[in-house]
Amino acid sequence: MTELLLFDGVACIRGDRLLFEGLSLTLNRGGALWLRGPNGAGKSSLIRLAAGLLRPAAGMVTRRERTALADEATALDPERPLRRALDFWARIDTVDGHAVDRAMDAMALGNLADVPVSMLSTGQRKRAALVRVIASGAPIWLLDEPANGMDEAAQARLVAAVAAHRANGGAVLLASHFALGIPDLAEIDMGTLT
Ligand SMILES: Nc1ncnc2c1ncn2[C@@H]1O[C@H](COP(=O)(O)OP(=O)(O)OP(=O)(O)O)[C@@H](O)[C@H]1O
Repeated sequence: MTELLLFDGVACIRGDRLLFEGLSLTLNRGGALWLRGPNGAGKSSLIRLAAGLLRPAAGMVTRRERTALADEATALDPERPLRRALDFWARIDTVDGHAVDRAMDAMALGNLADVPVSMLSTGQRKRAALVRVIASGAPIWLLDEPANGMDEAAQARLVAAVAAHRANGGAVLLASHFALGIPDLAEIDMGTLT
């Protein structure tokens, strides 16, 4: 199946505010879609709809494969050393330690394996959240401001990881204020929807 994620006529209401309605989109294997727009436009809300964490007020969201979400919450146990915190998720995602090794290499975090998550810097924590996504093996990546706090080298690693994932048949939904230099990127300007 080429289409991994579909929105059909989706409306989103947060609080008592209609953020958007009648939104349809398709994310195919190998595809990447950039959600852009000003603060409060609804980028994170759309990501949460895609993850199944929010219900659409109207319309339908269809996920044909597993999703992995990286948002502002790292979702890694702050008390555990980084590697053990990642291994917790690897068990849930039923992937082996090699997947975690490879993902840690991809984000250059191998040398921080024994450092408690709470002691990681902002950028390191962002990279750790991406390791969790990369290692998960989920075909659909949902990335909400993944590069916030990342230095240039880390951003380049993120772009390379996205390219490798797409080349492997995965797809990426990205909410960001910047295109990050990701090639061949479809986009939705959320600022124009309401
Ligand atoms: N739990 C909530 N309850 C009520 N309103 C909410 C809730 N979460 C977000 N909102 C509102 O929904 C709107 C869209 O928020 P959202 O986080 O999706 O925007 P965004 O485009 O990701 O913004 P930013 O660029 O600042 O991250 C905002 O007006 C926000 O106040």
